[in-house]
Amino acid sequence: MHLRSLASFPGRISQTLSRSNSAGLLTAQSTHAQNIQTFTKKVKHAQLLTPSRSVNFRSTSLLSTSSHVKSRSQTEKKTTGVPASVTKFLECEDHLQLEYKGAKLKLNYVWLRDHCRTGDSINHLTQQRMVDSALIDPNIQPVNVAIDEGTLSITWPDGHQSEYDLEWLLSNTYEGKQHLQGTLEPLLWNLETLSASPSPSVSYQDYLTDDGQLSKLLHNLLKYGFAFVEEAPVTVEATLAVAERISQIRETFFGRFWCFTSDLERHDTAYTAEALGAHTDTTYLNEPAGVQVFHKMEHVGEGGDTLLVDGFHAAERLRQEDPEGFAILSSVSVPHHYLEPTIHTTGVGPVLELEPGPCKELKLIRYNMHDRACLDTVPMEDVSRWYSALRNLTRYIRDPASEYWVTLQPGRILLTYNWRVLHGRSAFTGRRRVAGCYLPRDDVISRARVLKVI
Ligand SMILES: C[N+](C)(C)CCCC[C@H](N)C(=O)O
Ligand SMILES: O=C(O)CCC(=O)C(=O)O
Ligand SMILES: [Fe+2]
Repeated sequence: MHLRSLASFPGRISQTLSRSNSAGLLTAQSTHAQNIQTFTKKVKHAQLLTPSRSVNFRSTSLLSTSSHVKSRSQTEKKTTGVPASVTKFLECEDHLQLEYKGAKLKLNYVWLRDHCRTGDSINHLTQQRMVDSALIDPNIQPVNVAIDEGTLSITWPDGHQSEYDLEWLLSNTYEGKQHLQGTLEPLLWNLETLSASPSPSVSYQDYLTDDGQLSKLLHNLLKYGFAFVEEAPVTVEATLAVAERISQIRETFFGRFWCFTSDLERHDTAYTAEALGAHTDTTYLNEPAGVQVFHKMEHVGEGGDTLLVDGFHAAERLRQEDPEGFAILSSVSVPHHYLEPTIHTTGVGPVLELEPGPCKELKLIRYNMHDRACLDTVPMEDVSRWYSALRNLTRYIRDPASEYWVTLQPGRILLTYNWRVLHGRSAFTGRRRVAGCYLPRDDVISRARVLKVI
């Protein structure tokens, strides 16, 4: 597919959606004659078939029209048991519509059977699905639906009873998620917003002994995309202890742990005294490292300060100011590589990777000028548009207002969330050694979840 069409992809999605909405509406109106039987089988009301009803149906939500005899009577029956946050529900041909806390949930029947929460559908010890999703009747419909005390109950044709907590439905469905606020909202920062925030630091001893301080560190790491552990012993062991308090280490071909200097021990600019522009690490791995730990062990000389830039802040500026550029960078995969005589890895992915859900939040930024491989994933006609998008993103990344410079004194350990925050360094003179390691993203997030940080 060419970039021109890729670039307009999000636009096309919404166009297609709105087109198919209106087309869907027209279809609903024009093919009512054929649909009448199946449609009304559940809705049980012929008035819906008039075009004006159909429009009403769509624009004001099915759930509030007086035509829904079944749902209305159900709701009325349950007035005492139904919390105010539930309005009504409606059984449609292939799905159930349900309003809960302002969210309009649309629950496909196969999905509902597949997500039954009772003990014979899900193993409550392993939390693993016992239902064989592929064997559910594709035309399954409930024989009874009821809502009581915040629980949706469904009886299926084979007599199986399913139950779903409405709160659970809210946080586990496509439509429900659009209404949810995460417990931890990342603070997308530039230098100004960051200066107004408290320093995201914990102290080494407390961090190692107190789970509250570990939680605070994870909170900082996910809110700001970086965090500090202060007053640590200037040793490899202490640095490892900080890392392993969170999760196991993500070993790469750099080893499990490293302590590097400007000796070109490895074939990488990091192993020189040169300046490094803001970048993310391990773009040449298909799953880039989640967290990077830095501990400057010593520096006798000038320069070598650390640069941090919030990649998501820069990307959101791009989304606002150059939506087409954002669409290109988030849809076109590009390769990165690491090359040494005995190593040749290639990681491929878009510069801006988005979460797959409805909200299109940023998931990860891959940004490394040095490690990008030959751009062979873009046809010539689209190359200049890709570079233009990269230039615009780079302008925001390199905006001095985005740059947070820190001098890492020995004893001050820095953790960066490498999927979001870019790091760099100024050129330096003299002897300088930095120790550190990577952590896997999934395990860091797991730790944060278990500690209820997110
Ligand atoms: C961190 N450590 C010194 C081991 C390696 C640095 C690797 C640098 C590489 N260009 C990248 O961006 O991933
Ligand atoms: O030398 C530094 O401070 C950082 C170098 C770097 O980018 C890295 O180790 O990933
Ligand atoms: Fe790096």
